[in-house]
Amino acid sequence: MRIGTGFDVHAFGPGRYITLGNVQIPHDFGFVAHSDGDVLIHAICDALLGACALGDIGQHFPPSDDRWKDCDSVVFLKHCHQLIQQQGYQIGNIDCTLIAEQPKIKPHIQTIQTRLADILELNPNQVGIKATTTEQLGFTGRKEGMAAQAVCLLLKM
Ligand SMILES: Nc1ccn([C@@H]2O[C@H](COP(=O)(O)O)[C@@H](O)[C@H]2O)c(=O)n1
Ligand SMILES: C[C@@]1(CO)OP(=O)(O)OP(=O)(O)OC[C@H]1O
Repeated sequence: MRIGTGFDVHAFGPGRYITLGNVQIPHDFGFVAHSDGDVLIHAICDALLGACALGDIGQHFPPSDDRWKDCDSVVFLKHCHQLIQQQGYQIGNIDCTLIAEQPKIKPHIQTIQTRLADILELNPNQVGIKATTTEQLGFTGRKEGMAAQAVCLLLKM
């Protein structure tokens, strides 16, 4: 059994939607990022990699590499999933927290849960997605960006 944690932040910038867990959510801003900026998937990738001591997403997909420019973060997630399977592990469960004042995540949680479960070939009840504000404190409170935390438990296959 292995446990991993991941954390990521992206700033808001010009745009009309953000992508979270491969779901496009309408917003007054987009994410500033090299890839599609899917902060939730990036945190999950780091949790999976961390659980197997395989480094972090930036080591596997360097922002200096043009191949990952505007890349769909599902590419990163599938690769990280394959790596942990090659180490002999499967996902027991994932639990995530999105930290932002805006946009409201609750209406999209079920869609995100189902999408991530499909991508990772899990039951939706193995993918916890939660959201919280920081009570208007800090960069998330000032609506400058969003943070995501993820924890995963891996089980030996
Ligand atoms: N961006 C967000 C932040 C929070 N929520 C939901 O609002 C509820 C209350 O949040 P607190 O900051 O008071 O913990 C909570 O149930 C969150 O799910 C949201 O939808 N989007
Ligand atoms: C995902 C990568 C891909 O180049 O870039 P960004 O989209 O900027 O996201 P970040 O969370 O900074 O992770 C680093 C990179 O691996």
